[in-house]
Amino acid sequence: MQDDLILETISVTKNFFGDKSTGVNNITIFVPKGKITAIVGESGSGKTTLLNLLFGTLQPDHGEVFFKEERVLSREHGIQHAHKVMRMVTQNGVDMNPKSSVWETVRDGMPPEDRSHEIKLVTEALNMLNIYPLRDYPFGKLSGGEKQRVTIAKALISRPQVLLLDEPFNQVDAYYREALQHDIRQIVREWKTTVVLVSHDPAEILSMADELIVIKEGEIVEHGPPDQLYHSPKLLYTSQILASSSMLTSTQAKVCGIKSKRGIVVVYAEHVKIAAIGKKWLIKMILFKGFFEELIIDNNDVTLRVMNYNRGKYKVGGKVSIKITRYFEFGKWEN
Ligand SMILES: Nc1ncnc2c1ncn2[C@@H]1O[C@H](COP(=O)(O)OP(=O)(O)OP(=O)(O)O)[C@@H](O)[C@H]1O
Repeated sequence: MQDDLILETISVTKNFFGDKSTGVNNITIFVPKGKITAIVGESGSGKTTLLNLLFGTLQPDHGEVFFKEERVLSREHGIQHAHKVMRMVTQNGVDMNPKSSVWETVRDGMPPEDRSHEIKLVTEALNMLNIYPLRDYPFGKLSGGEKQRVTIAKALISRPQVLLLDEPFNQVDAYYREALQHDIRQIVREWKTTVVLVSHDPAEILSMADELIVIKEGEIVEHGPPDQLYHSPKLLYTSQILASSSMLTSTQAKVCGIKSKRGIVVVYAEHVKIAAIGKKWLIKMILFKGFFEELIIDNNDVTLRVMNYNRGKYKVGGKVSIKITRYFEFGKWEN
């Protein structure tokens, strides 16, 4: 394995009950050391299965998993070095004792040799995740978002070499979500931790990940840096996962002034510019998105999403004209 890689799967397959439409098939991935790799894909595409194979909670039917040079078997075959230096944070923290306090829960994540530094290390971890004031609360009494933060603190206190995160922020409210994303990035930079992240949130994936792996029906269909996949998706599937967009048939594209030979045209909301108040496009809906808004506009044949930073300028029922600055074409059957 190359020095800059830490985890690798070679042609790994894991199906459930012998059914090839479940789990993952023939997956080869390379996880770079000290970076954030995000696994993205629609629900049921095999993301969690892949994470479990990396973590050793599942044994592949075929193929191999490597941590550095070490071939890793699942945990049921015995705990290996790789298992000791990896931590996984799942969506619900089900393996926590509901009666343990937040302090005890996080402390239990510490390796025995660090126990003499308990006060310093637990305080540091609780502060990092903004949960110090909750230190005496029982885990079971916390909200979903608080539980997620405690689970992450418990995973981080051992300074793992690899942190596997399965939808780690889905219950954290917007304010803490951003703070947490920032903190995780900081930890990756300072501690050189490797993170493998599963997420449904395009904003999260694009802002956090250094590398993306796109998975569909248990297979890898595309991979690369987020900006490359976002700006030049090879597949319709990837464009739909990463961006707020409108998908048009070639007939609908023609209405927008786009001649398409391939069959399907995808227009990102950010590539539709409102040129002027006009007649053709009716504003059907305005979705508040914080510092910007998304307009849903319609001209009877086509509905488009438009990103608008001029908040408050347009009203539902008003009419505008538009300019499409960029679009992507896909063949009908490629996905
Ligand atoms: N333990 C299991 N037993 C049977 N089938 C399973 C098991 N785990 C996963 N599967 C099936 O394998 C496929 C992939 O599941 P997986 O949980 O890996 O998908 P996912 O991409 O993580 O989905 P989601 O985004 O909804 O969490 C699904 O069809 C799922 O039903």
